[in-house]
Amino acid sequence: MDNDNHSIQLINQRQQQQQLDDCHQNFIRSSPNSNNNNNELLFNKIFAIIILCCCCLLIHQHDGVIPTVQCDIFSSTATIQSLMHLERHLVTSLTLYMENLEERSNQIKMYLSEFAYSAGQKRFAGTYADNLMDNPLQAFQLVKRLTINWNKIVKTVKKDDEWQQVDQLMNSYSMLLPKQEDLNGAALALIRLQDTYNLSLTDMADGYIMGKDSSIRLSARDCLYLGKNAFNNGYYGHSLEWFDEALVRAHQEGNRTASVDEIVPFYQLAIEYIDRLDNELREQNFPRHSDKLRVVEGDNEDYKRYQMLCRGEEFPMDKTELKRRTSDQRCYYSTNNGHPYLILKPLKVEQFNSEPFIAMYYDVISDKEIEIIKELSMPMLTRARVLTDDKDNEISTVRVSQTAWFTEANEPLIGQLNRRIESITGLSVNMNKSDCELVQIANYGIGGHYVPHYDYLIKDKPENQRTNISEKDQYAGDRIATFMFYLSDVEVGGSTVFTRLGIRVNPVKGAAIFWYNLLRNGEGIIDTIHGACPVLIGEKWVANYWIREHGQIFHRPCSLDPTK
Ligand SMILES: O=C(O)CCC(=O)C(=O)O
Ligand SMILES: [Fe+2]
Repeated sequence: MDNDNHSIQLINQRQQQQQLDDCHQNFIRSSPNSNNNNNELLFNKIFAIIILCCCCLLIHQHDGVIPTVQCDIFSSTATIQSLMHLERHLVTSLTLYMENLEERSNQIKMYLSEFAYSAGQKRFAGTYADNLMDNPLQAFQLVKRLTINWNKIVKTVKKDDEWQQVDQLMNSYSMLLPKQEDLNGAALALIRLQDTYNLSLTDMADGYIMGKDSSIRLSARDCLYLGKNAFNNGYYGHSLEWFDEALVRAHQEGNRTASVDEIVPFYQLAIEYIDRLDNELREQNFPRHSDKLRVVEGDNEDYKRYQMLCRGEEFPMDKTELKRRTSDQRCYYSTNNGHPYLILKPLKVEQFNSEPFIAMYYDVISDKEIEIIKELSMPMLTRARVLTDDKDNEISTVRVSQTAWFTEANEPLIGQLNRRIESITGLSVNMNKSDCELVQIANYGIGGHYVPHYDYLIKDKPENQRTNISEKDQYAGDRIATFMFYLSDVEVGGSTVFTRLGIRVNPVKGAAIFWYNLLRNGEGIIDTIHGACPVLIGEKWVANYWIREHGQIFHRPCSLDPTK
């Protein structure tokens, strides 16, 4: 069942990703009067489903995450920051270029007006002008225009240093420049945030996020774009809301950024499309036809609980479960049975759950160490991908963040952290012996998130598919435990949530969360299903250690007891 759930989540993500790739071209580029628009959308959907079916075969197998070389923008606050700096430079360069353009046009204007003042006058036109050829004043003016004035024009028009500067600047940042899919991703992130945190669209467009005024306002044209984008991604309900907001703003702005006339046809088209879809679904007796008007990121129980927990809502739990959970929660100091590293500075532990053991350790990485790690990672961040069975890796909306990978060979600090983790967990994180994967540094950007998933890889597969395991995984074993440093606080959002256990952990800079993914008999613990809530305000940095099974044989001995 959990494997099924997991696949459904991934299938939904792929469906959305595919629609994103196929559909977003249509609505944004085409005019609302285009006859082919609806046909194209339907065609794209059918195409998306075919591709989706192929993807599903691959996805079912494996959900590890591996590093890549492709980069996109909206998934990392670090890149957004660089782009902000770039734009400042661009504005300065463009201002200089514009001044230069003005100078050019002034020189040309001067030439034309001097000509108009003297030789260009009506009364000098035609044969009469020929009679003036021997006029010394006329000759002087003519020669002056074609020497001084013309030379000035040549000098200013040829002098194009300012444009070269703009060109050079943009070329040097070409790797970082956002693409259409980045814009699409950033727009989808707004929808994700709106949905997960129940945000009012008008508040959001006015720059109010969870009651905080960010003093950023969306224009009518921004809202129009968001409406089109929502429509193309199957968020039909959202598209209507955005068009509505665009209309209100167009009125308020006096049609400055987008006119009412421009917006209305899109609005009408969306209403017609939704009505038709609604009727079709009603005829086919879909019990909850209105739900089908929208593509949701995952419509299973875990995703619903994930959203509730992200919003800070409690979900119903039976009394015994609630009692067990409450008695499990405690805070204490630990030296981990007198470990020499911890005797002088015992660990501050907040336990959330005893079985499976899930706990937070406070003050386990310093601000200085965090800065070093961030600085190292910044140039290496690339968009996180999901690994499929044929080792093909894909970008997916399941996981929106950017990652970089390190070993202690890259940086001595990683070695120090490894020793620290060993003293805290009692497990080996020797990367040379594959007791642990490389450290993964992750930076979540606008709406960055990770939907509910298990960290274990092999035990996620049905029994009959567990024979098809890579040599590396056979040697190292599955991910027995996860140790994750929080390298930042997050202003709003970004919690780590355990959807079956009802646990929400807010990131605390300098702390780390630890849990076991496997029982001592080696089976995966389904209660460890967890996700990262979308970042609403601020940024989120984490460092993930996925500790492998086989190297722990003497540190966490096996047991046949199925409850341990
Ligand atoms: O960032 C988080 O809170 C969780 C990340 C996570 O679960 C993962 O990377 O596997
Ligand atoms: Fe995880």
